[in-house]
Amino acid sequence: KAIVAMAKQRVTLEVLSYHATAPAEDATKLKKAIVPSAKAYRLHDYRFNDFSLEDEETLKACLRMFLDLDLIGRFHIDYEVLCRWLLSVKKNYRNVTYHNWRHAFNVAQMMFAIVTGTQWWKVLGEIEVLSLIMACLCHDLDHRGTNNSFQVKASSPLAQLYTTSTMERHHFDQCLMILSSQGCQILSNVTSDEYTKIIKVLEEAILSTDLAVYFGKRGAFFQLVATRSYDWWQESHRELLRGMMMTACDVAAITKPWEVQWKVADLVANEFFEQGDIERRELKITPIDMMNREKKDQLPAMQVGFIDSICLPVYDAFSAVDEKLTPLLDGVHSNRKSWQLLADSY
Ligand SMILES: CCCOc1ccc(S(=O)(=O)N2CCN(C)CC2)cc1-c1nc(CC)cc(=O)[nH]1
Ligand SMILES: [Zn+2]
Repeated sequence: KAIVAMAKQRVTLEVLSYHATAPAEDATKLKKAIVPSAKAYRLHDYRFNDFSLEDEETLKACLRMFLDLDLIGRFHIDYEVLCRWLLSVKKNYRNVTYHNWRHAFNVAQMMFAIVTGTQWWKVLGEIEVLSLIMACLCHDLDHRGTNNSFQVKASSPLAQLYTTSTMERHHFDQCLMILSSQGCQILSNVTSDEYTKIIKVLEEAILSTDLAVYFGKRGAFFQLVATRSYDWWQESHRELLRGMMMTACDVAAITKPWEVQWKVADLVANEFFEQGDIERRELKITPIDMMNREKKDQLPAMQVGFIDSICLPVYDAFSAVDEKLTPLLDGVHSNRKSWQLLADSY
């Protein structure tokens, strides 16, 4: 009986993973495409935005990041498999207002810009750099546009599967499913030790995008930075740094020029309001202010609160660790002024 059940489960997984992967012909087409330079795509720019890029261009920009970080050569990644992996990752993002492929792509670009701008790729090493870029692209896979507390309130299957960091554990699970799917196994040529390390860093990095995890760990990181007692050759310090880098990249829209920040905040707000509408209509509960479209006028003040409580501390610490990251901190200060002006004008 158990054997039959396991066989059925295996078939289900294979069927699911078949539908999760992109068509082989799409990968064959992408593989033939000419990939512009990082300079042409402005991938090293902290002020980057994806607004002008077509979907195909975002995929070619990802190929450029893998190429320039020398990940394809170092890990013997089959180029067509990488194309199919990227297409499949993109396919497994839903068409939600904010937590879609474009968000994941922007987070990965910021990681690329930080790792190259600070030369931290030398400290982190190739395995951690590969894992961080993969983690950024996969960190919100299959997001439904609703947050962790909604999963519990709606008693969604995911809340029964994962009681803490519910969405983040699902994103990691989706990442593993794609990595083990036909034609998407970009890690098929690494050693078993490398594979184990990559999966460990991937899980830590994706889970660290849960703001609750960030709040739990940031104290220790800020302490290291304030006392200048960090030793990046110590694994526990590296793990802290990697987690903070994921948060810094995940909320990086707050550092962007005002036109970009305003547009992205509008997407975030509308996704939150859509969740609030579902909570009101289907769960018969009044949503929190952040998700209540009737409290829209409080948005600027909430952004100032978001900046002070979540964003400034991490970019403060990062610019203390490496002055090359000061442009990010400056961007947050500038947006804080703009949000404060709007908050005062109501
Ligand atoms: C833009 C619409 C309003 O957006 C917000 C409102 C409030 C807060 S909050 O820091 O007070 N806080 C966060 C933790 N929650 C548990 C309680 C509420 C954050 C945001 C916000 N979040 C993101 C990350 C997705 C991006 C962004 O731009 N803004
Ligand atoms: Zn995210």
